[in-house]
Amino acid sequence: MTVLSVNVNKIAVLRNSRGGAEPDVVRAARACLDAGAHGITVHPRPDARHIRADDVYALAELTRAYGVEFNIEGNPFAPPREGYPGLLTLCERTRPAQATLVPDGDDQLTSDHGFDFIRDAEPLRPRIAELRALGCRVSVFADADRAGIELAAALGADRVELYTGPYAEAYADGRAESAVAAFAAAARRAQAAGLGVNAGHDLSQANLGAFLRGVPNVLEVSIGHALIGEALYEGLDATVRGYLRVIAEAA
Ligand SMILES: CC(=O)[C@@H](O)[C@H](O)COP(=O)(O)O
Ligand SMILES: NCC(=O)COP(=O)(O)O
Repeated sequence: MTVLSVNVNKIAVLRNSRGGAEPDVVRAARACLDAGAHGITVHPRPDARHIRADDVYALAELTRAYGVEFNIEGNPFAPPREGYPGLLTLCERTRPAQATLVPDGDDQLTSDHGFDFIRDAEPLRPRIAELRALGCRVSVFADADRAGIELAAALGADRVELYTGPYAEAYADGRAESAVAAFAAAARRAQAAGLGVNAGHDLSQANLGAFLRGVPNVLEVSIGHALIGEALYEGLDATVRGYLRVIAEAA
């Protein structure tokens, strides 16, 4: 069954908009875990616009106490700066179960593409090895429509995370069927190379079921933006349970 990791970035966005400590990221994460979420994801950005290093440390403790997966996402090439020690240092300090490498830049509003495993191979290889030596499973963000997804295996990655932004757009435009077919083909190519397959970005209660029914053996979905938005209406507990129902019904 697919694992649900809740991305709590958006709770930090709300908190940071006024300074102070509310809403409390750790309390929100605890509510998600109490509702049955299997893990917590964060994607701290170098500009600290939402999740900050101290949130990462606190959530590492929480997930350890619950015995669930902690997934830290980020660009392994972004240099440290004031308030952001860098992805590898965060992973060294907190030893998350999974590190997800994403090629995001400072100028990006959000993640909007995966790695080019042909161009990025040589710089990625040592970063992946370092993270694996820390005991992290390593997943790398990947576009379904780009050639070479299977090369991530030769770089030492354990998994790919399929960037599902284009799927979410296709679903909204009534083109879900052809989009799912393309993602399913990419997943099969990755799996044939020995990679596990995760998925994330703009997944929602509306579009998740069709994705999971069409794409084989998705091990994990990380969901934040839509989930936190839906929770404004329904509450975190009911919303997380809603996602878990969608996942169970698609299995
Ligand atoms: C890799 C990915 O798709 C998510 O981490 C997404 O980028 C969320 O990050 P933001 O909350 O900063 O948009
Ligand atoms: N890896 C994807 C993620 O963590 C959440 O993305 P989104 O649901 O906030 O778009």
